[in-house]
Amino acid sequence: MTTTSIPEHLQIAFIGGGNMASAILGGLVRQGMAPARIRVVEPFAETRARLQQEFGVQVLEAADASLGQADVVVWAVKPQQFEEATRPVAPHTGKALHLSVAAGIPASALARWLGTERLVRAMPNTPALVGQGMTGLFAGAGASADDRAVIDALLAPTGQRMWLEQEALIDSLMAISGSGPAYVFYFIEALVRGGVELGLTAEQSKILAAQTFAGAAALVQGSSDAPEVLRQRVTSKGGTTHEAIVIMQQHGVEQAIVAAMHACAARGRELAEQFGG
Ligand SMILES: NC(=O)C1=CN([C@@H]2O[C@H](COP(=O)(O)OP(=O)(O)OC[C@H]3O[C@@H](n4cnc5c(N)ncnc54)[C@H](O)[C@@H]3O)[C@@H](O)[C@H]2O)C=CC1
Ligand SMILES: O=C(O)[C@@H]1CCC=N1
Repeated sequence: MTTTSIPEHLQIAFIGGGNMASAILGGLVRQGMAPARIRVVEPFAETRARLQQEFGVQVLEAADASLGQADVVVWAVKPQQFEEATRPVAPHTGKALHLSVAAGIPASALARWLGTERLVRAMPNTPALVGQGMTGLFAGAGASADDRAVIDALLAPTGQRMWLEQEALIDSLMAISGSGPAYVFYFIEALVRGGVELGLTAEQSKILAAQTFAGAAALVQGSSDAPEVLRQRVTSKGGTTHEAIVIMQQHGVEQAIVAAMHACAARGRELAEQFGG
């Protein structure tokens, strides 16, 4: 889908002002959206003060009738807080388009709590904080093509988007890109530990590891060759990389990653069942 611009007078309300909300609204403000068009409901005074200071958005301690002015409501609370958070908000936002970033809350539960099917489920990731995010999206039955275009435009400053036509695939996507940054950080932590054991400083190791991830990812994105081919190109016959890969294979690293992804997606399905999906 092509990215259209955000309608000029669009008003947005965020429910929850934590990491994900900051990533999305920070991108919008940096892109030039007037902060006065953004309201954030956030119960923690410290977080409200930070949002106001950093982005100049309007902050509310609790939902009130002013939320009725919002064309789009972005739900960025924890899954366990979600249903309770909808109670004071839903009476004001019947006409709005809703965007939920909560993991494991199915569209059916959102529709039940919000009283509308005009909604989109998103699965973002934390690199959205630096405009390098990857967000999966699934549109509810009441969301129009225009609604999808608005959501696409709102999320464009956070990075790339991928629309899925089957809701179940949101859990599969989460197992790669939603939770994936944690796998990458885990890998980097291990590289830093190994670097220190080999005599580098932790700082040197971190720089080397992060740039290696960024460079290798850029090669995958910029090349028509499969990752396997790119790997073979690094792995000289009788050379050093071969020794490293053999140890990873002996330790079942690939199997462990795939098993971890299955556990991640299964937890998403478990949460969905808990919320009546
Ligand atoms: N952190 C991540 O990597 C990802 C998170 N998500 C989803 O994003 C959602 C938010 O996650 P984070 O931003 O990381 O959490 P967070 O804890 O940073 O932010 C949640 C915010 O909601 C506020 N809050 C709590 N109860 C509220 C209520 N009744 N009304 C309004 N605000 C309320 C909290 O004070 C907090 O500031 C979660 O549902 C999570 O599943 C999705 C993809 C990736
Ligand atoms: O761990 C979680 O539940 C959330 C969803 C994807 C990333 N973080």
